[in-house]
Amino acid sequence: MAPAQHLLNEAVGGMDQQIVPFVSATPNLVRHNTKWQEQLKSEKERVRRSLITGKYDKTDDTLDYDSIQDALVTMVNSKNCNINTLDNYTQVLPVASVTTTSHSTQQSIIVEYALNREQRAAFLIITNHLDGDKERHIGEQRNSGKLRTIKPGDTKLENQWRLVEYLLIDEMSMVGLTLLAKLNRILSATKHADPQIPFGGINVIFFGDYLQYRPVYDTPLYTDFSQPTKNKSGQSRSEKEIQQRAARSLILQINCVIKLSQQMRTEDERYRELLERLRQGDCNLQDYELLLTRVVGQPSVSSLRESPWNEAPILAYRNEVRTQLNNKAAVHNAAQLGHQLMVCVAQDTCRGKAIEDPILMKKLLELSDSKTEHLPGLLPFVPEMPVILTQNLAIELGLINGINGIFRQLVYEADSVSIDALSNTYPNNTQYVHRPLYALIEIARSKIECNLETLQPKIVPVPLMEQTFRVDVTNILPKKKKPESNQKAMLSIKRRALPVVPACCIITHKSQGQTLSKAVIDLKLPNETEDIAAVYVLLSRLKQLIDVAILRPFDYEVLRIKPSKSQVAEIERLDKLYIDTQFRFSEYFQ
Ligand SMILES: Nc1ncnc2c1ncn2[C@@H]1O[C@H](COP(=O)(O)OP(=O)(O)OP(=O)(O)O)[C@@H](O)[C@H]1O
Repeated sequence: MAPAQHLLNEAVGGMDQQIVPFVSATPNLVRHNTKWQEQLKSEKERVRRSLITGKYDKTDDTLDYDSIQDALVTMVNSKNCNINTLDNYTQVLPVASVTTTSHSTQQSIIVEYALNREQRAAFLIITNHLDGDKERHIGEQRNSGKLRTIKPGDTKLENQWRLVEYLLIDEMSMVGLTLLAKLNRILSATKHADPQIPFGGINVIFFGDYLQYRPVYDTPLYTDFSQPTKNKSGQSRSEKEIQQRAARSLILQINCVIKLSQQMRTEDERYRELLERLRQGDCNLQDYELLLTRVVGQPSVSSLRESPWNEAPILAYRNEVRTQLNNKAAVHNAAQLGHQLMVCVAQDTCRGKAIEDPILMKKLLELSDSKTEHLPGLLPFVPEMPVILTQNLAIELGLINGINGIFRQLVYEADSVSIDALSNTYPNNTQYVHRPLYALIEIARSKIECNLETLQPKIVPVPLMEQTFRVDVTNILPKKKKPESNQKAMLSIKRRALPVVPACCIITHKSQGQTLSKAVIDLKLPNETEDIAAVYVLLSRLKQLIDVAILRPFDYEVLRIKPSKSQVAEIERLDKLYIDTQFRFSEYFQ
């Protein structure tokens, strides 16, 4: 056996054995890479086929797989998506098209997932709509119309949406009106629909909680334009506001609402009551005292150095803090294990040329990954480090942006390592890997069923990815090259890097939607934070009080932050629609 091959086998041979953390690339490994890609491709096909054939049970009208494999749903997940990235469509699951869901299938799903009364009603409304019970959904305000048939030779985008009839949008609190308006315009155009038909005729199902995080750089869907604005009268509306109002009018057309009022995550009753009061900004002093028992240093959470807290993620409000804490954890853990720290360096180019200017190179590498389309400039690796994927690799296989994993190995070109310090953050003996090839990450929730060649189950090779971002370089230009007045000098940078970031510490926004088994949180809010989400999202990620450690003492006032007037007004409006919905679909609520 070739030495490097031997090393690989030994390294990934058993998770309990001591893992050799880093392997250099050899022709053998490159060959595996090609093999892995083929295997991953066939796994994707397997999942796609199972989605289609497994659910479509109308024998007389069976869909031809090949004719629909081009059909793709574009998921709008507010966490992955900002206004710019909506342009980069992420192709995901093929649409299984409308299936005939028999009564017994519905019932077995209800039982299997132990759906509560409201979940059950929502499930029945949606699945019966899939089966053709559409009349009750078409309210008076809703336009219905026949869509124009899409002819062969249509653009790629039109093909992608051709068979899409339903679009699920999760975390709607983070979706903004500008984004929704843009989505509406795109769907309307790709479906060649009458512009009056919302979303080009696609049925859109929103999920979310308006008391959770609001959109970043956009306006929440609950914004009420009927209130007088601060704009001076007579001032014409901006194009942006016109678009936002149009999107708001789409939201006002929603006429089927289910309120999932039962807290299913929290198992601890006392804690659940606390969270319910927190939603109103109405926690009492007993709630405050209860939470203070979870502050680090109290008998119940004596130290973060000890288990389980030394493995629990820390939730930070700011990206800079998150990155610093992750770097500190990597340096500390490498020292504990007696390893030299390894740091992957992103490959940045500008107009096809590598960046040679050392000042610019340093600036780019130090940019927060929140500004570089989530590809980190410097990525420290320590064996067994928790990580998060920051791009969608293969949605079918569950290899999606935000999924957690454990770093197992780095495969890189042996001659690409230097010890020239690129950052003061890391120790002097740090090895910088300039040409990583892929990281082997263990992803427990991956849907890959086969073992990839030579790899243990659930080990996924994560390759480099490419993204382009813009950066303001005004303040590093020599004086005579600086633009005049307030102009900015922007550069467009293409980056190739591993789409992975350490997850010892994650940003609070990233925790929305997750259930965490343990977490360390900070309730000392950044200045001027008056958003109830900053407290509610964090505390509601855990199943019980004893799963949370609070970094330091905090003010009682943070538990008294009230929902904003517009949040309350929208929730009340939805409550009324929920009453109508219960009336209209009364049989599903029994
Ligand atoms: N009917 C149910 N029976 C048992 N557990 C459930 C049920 N419904 C949800 N759960 C559990 O509750 C937790 C939260 O579920 P889920 O993530 O779907 O909620 P969510 O409404 O999206 O929450 P959030 O918006 O706060 O993130 C999960 O651990 C899930 O398994």
